[in-house]
Amino acid sequence: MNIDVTKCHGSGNDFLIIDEISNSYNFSETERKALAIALCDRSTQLGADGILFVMSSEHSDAKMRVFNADGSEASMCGNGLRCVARYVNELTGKDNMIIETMKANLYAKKTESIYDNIPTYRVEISPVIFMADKLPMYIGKETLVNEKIEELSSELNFTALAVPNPHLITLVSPEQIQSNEQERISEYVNGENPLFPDGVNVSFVHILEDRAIYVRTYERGVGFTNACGTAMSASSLVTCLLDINEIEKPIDVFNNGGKVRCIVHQHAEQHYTIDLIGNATYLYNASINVNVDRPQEFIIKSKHDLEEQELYKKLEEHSKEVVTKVFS
Ligand SMILES: N[C@@H](CCC[C@H](N)C(=O)O)C(=O)O
Repeated sequence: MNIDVTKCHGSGNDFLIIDEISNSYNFSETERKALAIALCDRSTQLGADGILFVMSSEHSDAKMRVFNADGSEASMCGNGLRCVARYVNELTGKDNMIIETMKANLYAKKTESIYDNIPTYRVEISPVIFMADKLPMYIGKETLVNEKIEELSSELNFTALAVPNPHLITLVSPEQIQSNEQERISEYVNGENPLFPDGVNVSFVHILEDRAIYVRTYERGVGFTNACGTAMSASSLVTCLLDINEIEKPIDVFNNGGKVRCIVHQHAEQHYTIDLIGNATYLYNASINVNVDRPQEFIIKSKHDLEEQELYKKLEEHSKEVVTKVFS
């Protein structure tokens, strides 16, 4: 069969969008998983951190399903939701949208550019859950805010939360980011282990200045990515919980692929949502021929590169300058 894909990224976290609204592909669940593993493989001519399936929704403007590069399905993806918001915005002409995700219907909006004229979208990250059993995380505590997990590290303090995909966040020094601690911990919690049976996204966060942080994330089902939208949102919230930043005030979040802006809202005690604001950049459109029983043998029939990455590179360079200063 022929499948059309659009390659896009949010802060260099890249995805293949497959539009199931305009095309009737009718994939089975096994096929979705196999497609994710085959098309996201970086040794092929495509390669990505995940696939975003854009589907019709009974009650929202569209539905997003996210598959990681290893074929696992995630309940949410922040950078991916911005890419889907752009796709749905251009498909329907609506600037304000509701996108159905696995666990919530989320607000998304086309918004003013975060840098130059880069296409920018604001998406809601919600619900935020602190109950350990919901991640799931089994460490003998109901919640974990800035505390040690001795099995992982005798030095670092962690906060665990789901937004609603699971995150483990720790505030660190530049030296700790440059060490191999993040990789060691991430590989442990994302392998066979008794603490996080479903794995967890692990972020190392460094405070740059007032309302500016740097976040690096090892993503469950992928590995290190340039950026993870839900992780940057969860990290911004953690800095507010720890009185480093304030709710309702924009926080610039630098990452290895660029920069986003997060605004944390508090609606009641323990009830938070986060706005994630950042680019949604298209790289190319391609048409591929795939036998869904052997998707790894896919052939690219046509590929049309788009120009907009040139503009995005300015934001990438600006972010690199800031990050290099801190880590050199
Ligand atoms: N890159 C995403 C998160 C994708 C899912 C994650 N790897 C998981 O399994 O929870 C983002 O931008 O949030």
